Formats: sequence, C-alpha cells, structure tokens
Amino acid sequence: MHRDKIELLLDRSETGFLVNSTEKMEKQRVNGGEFNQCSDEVQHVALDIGGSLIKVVYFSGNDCGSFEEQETSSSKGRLDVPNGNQNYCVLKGKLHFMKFETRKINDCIEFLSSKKFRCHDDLHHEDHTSDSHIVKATGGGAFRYADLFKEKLGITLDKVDEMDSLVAGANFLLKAVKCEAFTYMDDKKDYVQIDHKDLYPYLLVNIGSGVSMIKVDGDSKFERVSGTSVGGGTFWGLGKLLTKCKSFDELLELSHGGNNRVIDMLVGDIYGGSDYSKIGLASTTIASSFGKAVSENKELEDYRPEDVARSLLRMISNNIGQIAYLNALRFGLKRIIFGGFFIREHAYTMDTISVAVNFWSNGEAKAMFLRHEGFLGALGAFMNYKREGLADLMSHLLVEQLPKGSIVADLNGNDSIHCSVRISN
Ligand SMILES: Nc1ncnc2c1ncn2[C@@H]1O[C@H](COP(=O)(O)OP(=O)(O)OP(=O)(O)O)[C@@H](O)[C@H]1O
Ligand SMILES: CC(C)(CO)[C@@H](O)C(=O)NCCC(=O)O
Repeated sequence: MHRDKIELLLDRSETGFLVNSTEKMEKQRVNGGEFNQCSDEVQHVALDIGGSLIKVVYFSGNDCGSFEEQETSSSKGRLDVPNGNQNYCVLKGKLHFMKFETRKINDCIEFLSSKKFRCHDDLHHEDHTSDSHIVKATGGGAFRYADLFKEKLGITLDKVDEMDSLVAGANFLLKAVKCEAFTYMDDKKDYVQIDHKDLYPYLLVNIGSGVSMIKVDGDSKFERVSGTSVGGGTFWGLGKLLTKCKSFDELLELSHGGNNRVIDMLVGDIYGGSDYSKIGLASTTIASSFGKAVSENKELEDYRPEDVARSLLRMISNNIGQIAYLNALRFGLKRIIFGGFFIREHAYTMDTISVAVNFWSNGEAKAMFLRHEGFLGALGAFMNYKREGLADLMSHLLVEQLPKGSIVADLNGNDSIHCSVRISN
C-alpha cells in the first residue's frame, strides 16, 4: 500500500469552542438536522481510544479558500512544491481536537460518519481501493473496537502502539510548541522553554484511567518503568459512588468547594495539634487520607460531598506524585512531565502533584505539566502518518511558525488550531 509522509505546521492558535462533544453535536443537530454543518473536508484522522475517553485529532481544510498559496495541482486543495528530489504539497486548514466518552462510542462513530471523510491515501488515489480507508488508532480500544469501526464506518484501524504514541505526542509538543510545558505551584503558572538539546531524559507520567510512567531518553527511545492502577478512573469511579455526581466535571467542580481536613486525618490530629518535627512532618500534613472517617461516628451522608471529592482528589494526586517521584529517583531524573486527561489543567490537582514531588524530593525534582496534556496519544498516532526522518525538520519549522509569545488555546476540551499539513509524495 502507498504511504506518504505527513508533517504538521502549526500556524497560530485560536481560542474558543470550549464545549463538550455532546453539546457541540446537539447544536449542530438543532441547526441542520445533521452533524456536518461545517463543510470542512476531514482528511486525516487519528484516534486514541482509551478506557474512559476517546480522543480524536483530525485535520480539515481546503473548502474555505484556506490555502497558503494558489493551487497549482489538479487535485483540489493541494499545492505541489518541489523540495530537492522530492515533491510535497502543503494543505492549510485546522487541526481539531475532540473527546468522547468511550462508553458512548456510538456518538464518536456517528460524528465521524457525519464528516466528509477523506482518507490519507485518497489524496493520491482518486480511484479508492478498499484498503484505502485506514485510520491510525492507538489505545486499548484500537484492538477492542476494530470490528465495530470496520462494520459501522468501513474503516480499518491501523494500530499504533499506545506507549509509542504517548512519547511521540509528548516529544512533538515539547519540541514544537512554544510555552507548552509549565510548572504550577501556589496558584502560579510558569512556562518553561526547554532547550531541545536538553530535553532528555525525562519521566513522562500519563494519568489516564490508569497511570503509565515512561522514562524517555530520545525520539523513539523510551521504557515504561512503572505504572499504577490508582489513577483518573479511580478518582472518577470512587467519586461517582461516593458523591453521586453525574459527570467528571461536576465532581471536579465539587472538589473546588471542599475541605479535605474534615475527612483526612492530619499529623496534628494524632499529635495533639503539634508537628512531628523530628521526622519532618508538619501538623498540617495528611497522616491518613480519609482517616477521620474511622474514628468519627458518621455515615457517608453526614459528610459534605464537596469534602469527600476534595479528599479523594488530594489522595490520588498525592499518591501519583509520590510514585512518580520515586521512579524519577530510581533513574536519576530531574524532570517529571505529567500528561493525561485526569489533570485537565485543574489548579488543585496540579498544585497537589507539584507539592508532592517537591516534598518528597526536597525540592530537587520538578513537576511539569503540558497544555495539551489530554491528546498526547492521539497526536502521536496522527504523527505516525509521517514516516521516517522528518522529525527535526518538522519541529524546527513548527517553532519558526509560531509567533513569539503567542498564546495557544487550551485544548483540554474540544477545539481547533490553524495549521498546515505537509505531505511528501
Ligand atoms: N469528561 C470526562 N469524562 C470522563 N473522564 C474524564 C473527563 N475529563 C477528564 N476525565 C478524567 O480523565 C481520565 C481519562 O484520561 P485519559 O483520556 O487520558 O485516559 P484513557 O485513555 O481513557 O485511559 P487509559 O489510557 O488508562 O486507557 C478519566 O479517568 C477521568 O479521571
Ligand atoms: C493499561 C493502560 C496502559 C491502558 O491505557 C493504563 O491504564 C495503565 O497504565 N494502567 C496502569 C497499570 C499498571 O501498571 O498497574
């Protein structure tokens, strides 16, 4: 089968459209009876089908006169440019990011089928062959739902390894996007521009339903060194049972107004209000998450759901921060980069993780976060359309393309950014 190289050039970003997928689809339904209100042609789609969420990254363009330069090719939307021995075309358009709950996979399928779907290979083969409808997909769902996608959409999922995708997505963002990584402490966000030559090694901690910890040593050089089943799925699953919240966002919102000290047993609760300074524990340090519930004669209903949500968030974030730090220590890594949809740029979550890393490492290691944290796997799968050898060139171009100091959209919801896709023949 014919395969091309694709590279991605980010032009600038847009803010806006922070609606959830269901809302967005409903709006489109109301407006026109179907999803495809926007006439953008979807050309390249990549999926990350996880245990909780499906992340979709797709490129659309060419219908709104959105070419950088005039079309010269017979193929609509293609600009063929000679590049040494190679021809390539540049398509200008938008890179879209969407998420769906995995349990509502039919919404995702319906959404994809509503789009004017044009596969990667179709750009070169007007005469579609049956195997041209191939979509890059990663995550466990690429295996679990392969038959469903074939049956409902006639799409063959081309499986890309989940860890490969996470690392490719993270490296791409760290190299290509200005102000991608930041630290977060005491409500203060500080962007960190990491020198490309000084990027490796780092520990990538992806907090999805479960948590994977990956030591990254180079472009495709990495090892999954640890993981924990106490992750985002645990927070959402336990939180749902304990608070009766109907959505993750509701649970997160609830935790804003909570006080964990109502339920957590602090060092001071055990030590009569004092610190245990001999071993470096302040009276305010949590000695036992949810520990107060043991000694108090209370039922679940006697606690405010806000406080329960807060304790739970703190317990899980702390635990992940601690395990991450221990793994960083194991391999002498100073930089720990957190991704995954659990974080959602939520201040309290990031603060708790940062404090945990700072506390355990005595200030030696740093927790960092990524603005596009939830889409690492999907971006990595998208990048897999690109074949060998273009990574350096691509990241160079990407940095060049971004205006200095530009503010890039928060892509934790559904959003899009302007970009160009360069396709080598
Ligand atoms: N709208 C949402 N609905 C459900 N979970 C959400 C939502 N937003 C954030 N989350 C959190 O994100 C987690 C899923 O994150 P992510 O999408 O990165 O992982 P995943 O790919 O589904 O999981 P895994 O990689 O373990 O298969 C959930 O467990 C939950 O904690
Ligand atoms: C199983 C995966 C990789 C699926 O994304 C993830 O949920 C995970 O890393 N879970 C933690 C499993 C463990 O290492 O204990």
